[in-house]
Amino acid sequence: MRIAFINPQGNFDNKDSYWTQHPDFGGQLVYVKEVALALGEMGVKVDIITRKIVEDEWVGFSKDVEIYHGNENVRVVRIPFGGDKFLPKEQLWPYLANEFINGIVEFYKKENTKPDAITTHYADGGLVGAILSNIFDVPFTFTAHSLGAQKMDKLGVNKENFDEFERRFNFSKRIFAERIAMNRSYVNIVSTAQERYNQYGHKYYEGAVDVNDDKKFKVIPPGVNTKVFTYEYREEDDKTKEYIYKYLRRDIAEDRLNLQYVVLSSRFDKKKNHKGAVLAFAKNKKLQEKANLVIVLRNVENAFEDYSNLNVEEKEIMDEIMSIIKQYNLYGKVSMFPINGQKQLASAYRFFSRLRSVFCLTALYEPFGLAPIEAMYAGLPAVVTKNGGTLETVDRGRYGVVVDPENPEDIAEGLIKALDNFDMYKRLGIERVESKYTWRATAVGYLKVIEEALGKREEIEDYYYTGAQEENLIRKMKGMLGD
Ligand SMILES: O=c1ccn([C@@H]2O[C@H](COP(=O)(O)OP(=O)(O)O[C@H]3O[C@H](CO)[C@@H](O)[C@H](O)[C@H]3O)[C@@H](O)[C@H]2O)c(=O)[nH]1
Ligand SMILES: O=P(O)(O)OC[C@H]1O[C@](O)(CO)[C@@H](O)[C@@H]1O
Repeated sequence: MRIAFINPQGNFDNKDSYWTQHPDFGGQLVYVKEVALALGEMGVKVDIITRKIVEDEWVGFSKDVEIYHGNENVRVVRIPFGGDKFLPKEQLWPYLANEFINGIVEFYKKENTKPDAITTHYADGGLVGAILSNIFDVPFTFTAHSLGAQKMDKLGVNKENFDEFERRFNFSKRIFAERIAMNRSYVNIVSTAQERYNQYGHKYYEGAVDVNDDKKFKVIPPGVNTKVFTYEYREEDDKTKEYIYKYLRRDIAEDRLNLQYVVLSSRFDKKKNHKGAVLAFAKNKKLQEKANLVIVLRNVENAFEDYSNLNVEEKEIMDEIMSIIKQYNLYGKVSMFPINGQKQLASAYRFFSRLRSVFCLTALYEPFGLAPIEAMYAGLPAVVTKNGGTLETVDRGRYGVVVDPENPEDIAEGLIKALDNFDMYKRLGIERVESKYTWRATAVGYLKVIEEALGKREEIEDYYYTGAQEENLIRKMKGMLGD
């Protein structure tokens, strides 16, 4: 069997290049990679179909076809569209329904084959899959990773500022694509039941999907690469220890060096709400007596001196963090430094675990959150947002601490609880991941759904991507927005 994974944001290569540095790096890439490789190991042929990028700044994404990570069953297939240069995901829309799809069809025509089934990723992949599924007459599944509606809500999109957000994020195209994808898919693959009912249940998706329809949803939890994110000692740990101490000695007051730590390591994205965690730390003296704060960054050597190489959004986040540090005089209690790749990240988690530290994610909304389960398995108790799939990953507080990301006092209390009960939460976190989150189980879940779909292929109507539908949607969305 051959399965195509449609992932238009192109940043797959054999060396996991630019992980954490690439602007569109994130959990989706990790997810697609791990599921594809696990399926490959099970003997399934997988084509990860993505964008070809030919640019000096991002070398490694320009070969047409590449065997992926030595797994002969898994190929990365790169289709050129939208020019040569890297484009952020928000700007891919004009090229999907034509250049990208035509390129995919041509690719398979040349090979005189076609995939037996398609899995699609994110709104852009979902839209492409809906059309391709008609062309190839094969079923497709949709995995949203993150839906636009919750991002719009948390960024505070309203009637007044809609156009401004639209220019930057193209939200109407994203919601439109999501509606098409969730409606036409054989099944929508969600990471938690919370995602099904709360995230797909948003008013922007009304009429596109019925969250009570069991046939349309399958909960398949993602996993943790336990070889990388293990709590057990790895040979790179000694080097990491030296590496981290270099920064801690630079930033943390000497008499505080061996305190516990609160570790933030999410992408620098506003919705991850680093600010909430920093403010909680700043306002709570008891917390400051117990622990220091560590913020993992991408590409910034010493943020206290210079962070001019961050992009505009990241700079805004850092400006806010710096102003809190200044206002509450947190110097000597906060350290910020770069981590390169998952191996070093995992090793850093183990380092902080030895200092009885905790991981903290106060995202305003987290669709699922791979980072907390990875940190849990590497030995850090997790303090996570109550908004989103994280509530389910820690089973409402049984395997980690749940906090309200918009309430600094609640965050601080949650952190203190986790720091004070380090041994218990560490043990429970590891147990939880071992019993529930492995990529092999995720891949088995995908295969089961796909085999079932192949047995029940039904005709779906033709679908035409028209400007008129889109204008209609914008009108409808504006009607639903608050003031
Ligand atoms: O220095 C770093 C920092 C992070 N990561 C990795 O980056 C990923 C981050 O993933 P996640 O925590 O899931 O967040 P997002 O990047 O926002 O991913 C999106 O897609 C994921 C997969 O569906 C969902 O879990 C998220 O909720 C969704 O927002 C993790 O695997 C981390 O290991 C690194 O490799 N190195
Ligand atoms: O913040 P958004 O737009 O919901 O997007 C989340 C997505 O962003 C990425 O992190 C990178 O673009 C993806 O991995 C992930 O699915």
